[in-house]
Amino acid sequence: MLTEATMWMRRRTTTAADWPVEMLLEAKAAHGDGRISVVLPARNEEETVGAIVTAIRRDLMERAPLVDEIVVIDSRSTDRTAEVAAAAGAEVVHQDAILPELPRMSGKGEALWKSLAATGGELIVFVDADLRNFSSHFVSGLLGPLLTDPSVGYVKGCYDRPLMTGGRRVDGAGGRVTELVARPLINLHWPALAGVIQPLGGEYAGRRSLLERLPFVTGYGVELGLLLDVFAEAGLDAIAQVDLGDRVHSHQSTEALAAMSGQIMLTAWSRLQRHGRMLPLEDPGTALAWFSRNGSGHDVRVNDVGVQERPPMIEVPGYAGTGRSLLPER
Ligand SMILES: O=c1ccn([C@@H]2O[C@H](COP(=O)(O)OP(=O)(O)O[C@H]3O[C@H](CO)[C@@H](O)[C@H](O)[C@H]3O)[C@@H](O)[C@H]2O)c(=O)[nH]1
Ligand SMILES: O=C(O)[C@H](O)COP(=O)(O)O
Repeated sequence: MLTEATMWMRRRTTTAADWPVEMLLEAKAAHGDGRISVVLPARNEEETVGAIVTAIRRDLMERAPLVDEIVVIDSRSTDRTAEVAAAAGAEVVHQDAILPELPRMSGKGEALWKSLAATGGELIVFVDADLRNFSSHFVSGLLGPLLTDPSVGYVKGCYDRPLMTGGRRVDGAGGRVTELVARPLINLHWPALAGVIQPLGGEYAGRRSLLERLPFVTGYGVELGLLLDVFAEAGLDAIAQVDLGDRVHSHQSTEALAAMSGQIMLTAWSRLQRHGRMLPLEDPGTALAWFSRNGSGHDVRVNDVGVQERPPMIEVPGYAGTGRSLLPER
């Protein structure tokens, strides 16, 4: 592999076991007890969100005062996600209740961007709400490099990703968009980032002071956009990764993953252009056709995979380094 990426991996990769909670409590106290927020974006995750919130509350709030708040951003769920998360002890905020005066946008990236305006932590940890094997070392592991090294601004989790299919576990077969789209794009265009093992992983953490200066792609391009923008804004060494072991999540349909791939490609395209790595002759299309067999012919459904984006939160009027003041009365 490429030298810069290999050297970065050696310098900046640790494992969750390197960061025992007692060590992190000491580091947190030594740095003036800056607050820590955990954010779960959740759209119809009633099956899994409760266990994740319970584990974080029990291990990292009650047994050890590492985390200061857990906020579930309810991303227009139509199931009991909000009730289950609240019963487990999270603060639940509906995506549309945050900055309600802004035009509505959809997607995971929108939920994450809005979370900056609904939390008070100086460090923010994002965790997907569909994890089926969550353990609190996901959160403590991601906090390790941030609490102990001021030059680190952004920490990605990495893990093994099995594919669960028909009740069977196929090791190494999960993360299909990651392996077939995102990592090839990164290797070809941003080789310095080739050592980031899970660029699309939903478990990562960052300093508010960095995240609030970055635009957020509103859909599934958010992870790639943030990674590329952190790299452009803060440099390779501001990024670290922590091995969290094994990650099992709910798989989406192939059609949904195709749409996700379209968003990932358009996000890469936008950064190639913005960061001066490509001079486009024309804009890319945003329509993705999906075919399904119908008798002797095919039905076609067209998905719009165009990406929208929110500006850096620091530019939003009323935001003053913490989002709490922007929330409606609770
Ligand atoms: O409109 C949405 C869609 C999703 N989610 C939540 O976001 C998380 C991840 O979404 P999911 O649909 O499960 O994505 P994955 O298929 O798991 O996709 C992977 O790849 C995506 C693209 O980088 C990342 O956003 C994901 O975190 C990563 O797990 C889950 O908690 C969802 O409930 C929202 O909050 N709002
Ligand atoms: O991160 C990814 O590549 C997508 O979420 C797809 O993951 P899966 O192949 O494990 O469903």
